[in-house]
Amino acid sequence: MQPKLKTVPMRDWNLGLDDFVVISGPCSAENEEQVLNTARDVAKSDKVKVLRAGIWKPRTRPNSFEGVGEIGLKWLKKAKEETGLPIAVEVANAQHVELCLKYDVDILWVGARTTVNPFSVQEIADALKGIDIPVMVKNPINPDLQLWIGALERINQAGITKLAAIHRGFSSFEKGPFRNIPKWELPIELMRVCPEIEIICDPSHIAGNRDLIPFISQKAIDMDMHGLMIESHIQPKIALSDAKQQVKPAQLVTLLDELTIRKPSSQNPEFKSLLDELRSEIDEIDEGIIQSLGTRMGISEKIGEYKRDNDVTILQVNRWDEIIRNRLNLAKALGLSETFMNKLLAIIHEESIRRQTDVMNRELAK
Ligand SMILES: O=C(O)C(=O)C[C@]1(C(=O)O)C=C[C@@H](O)C=C1
Repeated sequence: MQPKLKTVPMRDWNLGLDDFVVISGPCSAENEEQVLNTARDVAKSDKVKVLRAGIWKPRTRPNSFEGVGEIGLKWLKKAKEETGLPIAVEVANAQHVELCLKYDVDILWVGARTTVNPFSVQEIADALKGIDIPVMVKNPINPDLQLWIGALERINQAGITKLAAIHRGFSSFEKGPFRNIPKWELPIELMRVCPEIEIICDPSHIAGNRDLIPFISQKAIDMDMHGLMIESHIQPKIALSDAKQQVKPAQLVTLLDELTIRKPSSQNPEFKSLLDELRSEIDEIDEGIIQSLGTRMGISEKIGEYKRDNDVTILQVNRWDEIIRNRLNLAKALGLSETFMNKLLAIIHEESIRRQTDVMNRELAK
């Protein structure tokens, strides 16, 4: 079922936001001075439009810093009054929503550990009924697009139309350069099935370390995302949570200045006609690829019939190994990446095996 969300773009949230929004501030509010000083410094960049801070922190293990609670909202309110920046806070239950409303929080967000639980999301949605406040929903920690869409739908069905999504990456056992693997294909698919939802990227949580933040931020822009949420702290080294991924406000300013802002299209007629030409070439090539794949699968079925009639196994590992080595050599000569080619060959083989399994089963059913 194609989801249908009724949303208002961020530029119409009456918070002075544009089509591209930068949100910044500490991972956690720790004390009044830290909140105010960070807010003052990030406000110096005219690119930062919203101040964020964690008030309640969901932590993996008990006995670690779990946020300062209600008092942090007082500090944030003060920072808002002083800098004029709207404030954004994560909520995980109905009581959090109630307290945020009491302190005039401007934007709420649902965190990744909450999005995974429909009971919690529904509790938040119920607490929001009849209230006009913008809400952002982070992706669930596991790469489950339906769960992400489901959470957006629950909030939307409570009457919240000032709605956006946040891409913060996905938890994985694999050790790689990222704290949370980006899996860009998920937000891309969200854009495809819910074009009405704007997506902000959270490079801090994807990276897990400040050095990778510029790279991910640029990638998010190139993926046509609508903003960035980047954690900043006046003294990241002594931060009580996520010390490695926070940047100093001054670093944030440089980072933002160095990003190339790109737009989804261009009015340049030369660009447009060249793009049309190249796109029609791609259309033709894709048609050829699909036709060849259709022919290949037909041959695979025929092989399946011979195998069936001669009681031969579907999987022929030696032949498959020979194909991989041979195709990878060709791909390399053509400048195609090994990872791409391995993935492509694997899904072709999988489909070929599925088709031959069907052929075998058809015979069994007779
Ligand atoms: O060569 C075969 O025996 C096939 O069935 C074809 C094919 C393929 O799709 O290329 C499929 C399954 C085998 O594991 C090896 C190769």
